[in-house]
Amino acid sequence: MTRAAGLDALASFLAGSGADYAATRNTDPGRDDAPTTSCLSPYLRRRLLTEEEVARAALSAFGERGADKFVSEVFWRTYFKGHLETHPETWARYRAGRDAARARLADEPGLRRTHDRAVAGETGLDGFDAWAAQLVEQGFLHNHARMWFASIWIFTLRLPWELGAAFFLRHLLDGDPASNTLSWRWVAGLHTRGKPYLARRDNIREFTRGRHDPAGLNEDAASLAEEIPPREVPLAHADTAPDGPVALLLHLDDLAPETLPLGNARVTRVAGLLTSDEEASDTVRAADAAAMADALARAAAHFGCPAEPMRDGWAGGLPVVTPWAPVGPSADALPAGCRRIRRAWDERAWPLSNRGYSRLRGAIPKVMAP
Ligand SMILES: Cc1cc2nc3c(=O)[nH]c(=O)nc-3n(C[C@H](O)[C@H](O)[C@H](O)COP(=O)(O)OP(=O)(O)OC[C@H]3O[C@@H](n4cnc5c(N)ncnc54)[C@H](O)[C@@H]3O)c2cc1C
Repeated sequence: MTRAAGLDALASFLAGSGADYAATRNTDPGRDDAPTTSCLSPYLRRRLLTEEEVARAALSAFGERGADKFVSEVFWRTYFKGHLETHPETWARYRAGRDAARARLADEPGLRRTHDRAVAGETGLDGFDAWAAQLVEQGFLHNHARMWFASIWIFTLRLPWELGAAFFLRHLLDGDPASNTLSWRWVAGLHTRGKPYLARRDNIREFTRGRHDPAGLNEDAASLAEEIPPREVPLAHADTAPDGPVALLLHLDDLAPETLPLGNARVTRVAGLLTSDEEASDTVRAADAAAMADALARAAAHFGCPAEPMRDGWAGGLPVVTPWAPVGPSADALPAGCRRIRRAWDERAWPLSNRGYSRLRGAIPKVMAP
């Protein structure tokens, strides 16, 4: 998990499936066939690649019309980030709901059996079991498979959505508090209230090229509901980097130190704060550690200064600057007193992400303006 590997993946996508992205992206080719999508999400999740650079690369490869769908999908990631920043309660509620659902598992043997079969891929539901296995083995699922899986989990197996979101977060190499939590809520009909996503047998058959044809799906379920949606809060203000020497603290939400808006700050030392999700699998932790090691090596070369894992006293009394850490484990672990700087991309897009996606979608040219 390095920036170089991410750039290779981007180059393959631009030279290959990228040209047909709009037409083929909904097809899940399965684990053994060539992907129909970019598979860049593990790099974007850690900002080994930035949203801005992949969107601009697609624009220059395919032009405005040819890149439109891909750029719009990249902006879904930006949107979910901004939405969680303006509705942080969603993350707290998810975690409380997950813990409450786990308590139910202990008390309700039927629910526990269904849950255990679901995560072991032993439900007997065609497709679902293969996706559960693929998730655990590869740490990745195609977007459509994620939608089908989540929908079947919620509406056919009638399992608490928070447990499914936790299962994803444990194993996905791109596991992300915003995209994961809000996508599960979207499938459940909680994000776009009253509009659930229902997995349909014929749709699965078509977009898996006939590999899966599951019988017995609940295709007529009602949305989940909550009395009060998570509260909106104003987007917190970012800091600017001070002029002169600073210490730069990197974390897993932004590992592209070369392009941070540092103004006239001069980075003289760098440290890495490695905080994986508390429930992440060993595979995800290893990817996190490799990504951090790569970023520290690049930062040392770029700034010409030492770059090491964070330890006590590393900053030597200098002001500590850090890329903005959105809601999640890095933000929770940041030491007090850091100056948190935000990229122009987020600064422009997040204030437009507090409601539905269409507002941000319409503002994409503005966000991308040089
Ligand atoms: C239930 C569920 C859970 C999900 N959990 C996560 C998660 O934890 N982390 C995560 O990064 N994505 C998540 N997604 C979104 C999406 O499935 C993945 O981003 C996408 O499949 C990654 O594959 P790709 O890089 O080939 O995407 P591409 O289709 O090539 O898209 C390019 C990039 O755009 C962004 N993107 C594309 N589709 C979406 C989308 N629907 N929502 C948000 N961003 C998108 C991703 O950063 C992606 O890498 C989830 C979707 C669902 C339905």
